[in-house]
Amino acid sequence: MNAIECHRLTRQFDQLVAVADLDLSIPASTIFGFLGPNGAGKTTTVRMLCALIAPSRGQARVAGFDVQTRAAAVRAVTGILTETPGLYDTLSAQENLLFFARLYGLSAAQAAERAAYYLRLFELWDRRNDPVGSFSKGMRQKLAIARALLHDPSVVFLDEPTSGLDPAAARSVRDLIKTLRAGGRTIFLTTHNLAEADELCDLIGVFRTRLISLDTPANLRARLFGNSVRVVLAGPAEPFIPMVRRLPFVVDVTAGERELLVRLPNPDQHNPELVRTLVAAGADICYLEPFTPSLETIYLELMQDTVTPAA
Ligand SMILES: Nc1ncnc2c1ncn2[C@@H]1O[C@H](COP(=O)(O)OP(=O)(O)OP(=O)(O)O)[C@@H](O)[C@H]1O
Repeated sequence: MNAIECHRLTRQFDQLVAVADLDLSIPASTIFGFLGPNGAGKTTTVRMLCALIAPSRGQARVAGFDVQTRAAAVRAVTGILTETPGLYDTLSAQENLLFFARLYGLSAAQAAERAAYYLRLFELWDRRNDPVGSFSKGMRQKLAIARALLHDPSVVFLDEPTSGLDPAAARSVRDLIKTLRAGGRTIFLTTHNLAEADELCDLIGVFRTRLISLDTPANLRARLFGNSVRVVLAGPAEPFIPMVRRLPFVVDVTAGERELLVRLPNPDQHNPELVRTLVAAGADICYLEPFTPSLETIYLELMQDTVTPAA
């Protein structure tokens, strides 16, 4: 069973279509990265999947439960970290967790046990009696994630979980996300941090009102860039474009100031001739390397051809 399954999921706010015909299948124990520009409809999607707002059309099932007909069950199996987690500043860390655990319907004993478990896991145990108002941003974020996990949800929605955290705190949150997956949970990660998505995600959805692409990071790279090599030259690269383009095996070539990015089907077979051709034409080659585009490069490439949908 897929942890998340959507079919033509759509949400409209008056005339504005925020999410259009979203089809999505996310297996359990997956970290899914949901990428898209501001206003793309990511939060609206998450709110529908957590049964917080109703779809205008289409269906979605989370952990097997329909978000419209089984909204209470969906809320019981989902945990959500929003951009503005409402923690109570005047309550201590432990009091906050105990309060929310009781809201989730846990018994007093269960609440105490879970709160203690997460306070220890997030290294907040020593500060458990301090008011949350005195916490740093990283400590608050960890507490907010703990709050989202108290009722042991199988699907966890995290909106920008490491935003504003220092590198060490961000690392511990990323490690925690991997631990959650190892424990069989499905993580739906909304982020603008593409390096983070690249590191964590098994599956990436690029979204702007509609789903533009859904694939593993490796497949996205291969699909958009295939086998590419980067040739770094001592001087300007532009003059060499025409002759490289004429080589029969070259699929595509682009130039930076001092580098050529050449897409070809088989680098092992074709690189020697590429190098011979460039040297014969007078190019001073500093080095040549396989080109592995960053997720940021891929994302920008995918976004390039999409236009902002009309309101
Ligand atoms: N309750 C609402 N009423 C009217 N319009 C809304 C409502 N919620 C969201 N929208 C609109 O829907 C569109 C998508 O918003 P949404 O918050 O889902 O985007 P997002 O991808 O989460 O953006 P960001 O990355 O900036 O958080 C926006 O144009 C927004 O103004």
